[in-house]
Amino acid sequence: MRYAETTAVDGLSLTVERGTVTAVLGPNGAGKTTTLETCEGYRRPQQGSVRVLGLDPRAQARELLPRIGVMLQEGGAWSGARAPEMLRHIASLHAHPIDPAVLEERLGLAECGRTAYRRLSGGQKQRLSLAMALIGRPEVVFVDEPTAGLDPAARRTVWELFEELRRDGVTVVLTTHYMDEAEKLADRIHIIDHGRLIASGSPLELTRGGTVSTIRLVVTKPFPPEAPASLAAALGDRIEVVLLDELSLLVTGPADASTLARVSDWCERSGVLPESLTLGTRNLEDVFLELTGRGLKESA
Ligand SMILES: Nc1ncnc2c1ncn2[C@@H]1O[C@H](COP(=O)(O)OP(=O)(O)OP(=O)(O)O)[C@@H](O)[C@H]1O
Repeated sequence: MRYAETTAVDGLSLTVERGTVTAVLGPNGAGKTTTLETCEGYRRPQQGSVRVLGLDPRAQARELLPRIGVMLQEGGAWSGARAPEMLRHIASLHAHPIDPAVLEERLGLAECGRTAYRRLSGGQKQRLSLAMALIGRPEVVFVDEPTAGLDPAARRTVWELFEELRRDGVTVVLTTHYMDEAEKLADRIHIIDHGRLIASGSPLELTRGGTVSTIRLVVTKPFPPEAPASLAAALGDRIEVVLLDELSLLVTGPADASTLARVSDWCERSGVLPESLTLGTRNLEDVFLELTGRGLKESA
């Protein structure tokens, strides 16, 4: 998929199994939304093909649309409509919708009953959008950053909803910038960057089950450019040093007391003042940063 000079999706090939939750991760501009929009039938692939439930999302849209639910990154409701009106309208377009009152209750939409869509808070819009995607009892739901901007309680509710959908055999494809969300919800994660697939696996496979020990060094002033190479040289062959962002480094390998002492020595010799030096295991965020080479702060 190209937009003028930009190649947004570039030979991406992936399959999602029915009844699973799949998370598509990637830095800003990686091509996640374009990929989802192609699956939803909003965009026609310029090359390659896409099938959803065995159907072509554009040529067979009439058959496919009643069977999928879509939550866009933004928009999707009339600006003057109130949440209950919007939800009832979408329900009326489906053959066997969920009772709108049930979703209103679950997603806390009753509180915005009298407010026009354009005046809803960001989190209320998100919750309405999700309710609209689910109301038709879809077999597959595509949700683009479903919990962006939600408060912690609303986020938890959305997670519970996705877990219920999976139990009911619904296929969920979501994008997110929250690594804990992907780790908790997804059966399978696909990491994409520059429109290409760079890693796939279950959260356990990608993090190797949390068995890779690490030392995380966080500083208050940006590292000098030579810091990763200099620290790697000080620690020897079996240890890998990755710059996660300008203020944090991840040391992977036998992260024991001796390595910790050598990192600390290196800090002293290099005039680096650690804000924290923590032993742990490699999590999904570390894997993401290592693979994409871009800090989450930049990406989120
Ligand atoms: N309608 C458009 N016209 C021109 N360029 C576009 C358009 N939509 C997306 N792009 C470009 O295509 C690339 C992929 O964008 P896309 O929205 O698919 O990324 P994303 O991974 O969803 O990003 P984000 O995490 O920021 O939502 C980006 O470089 C973006 O600027």
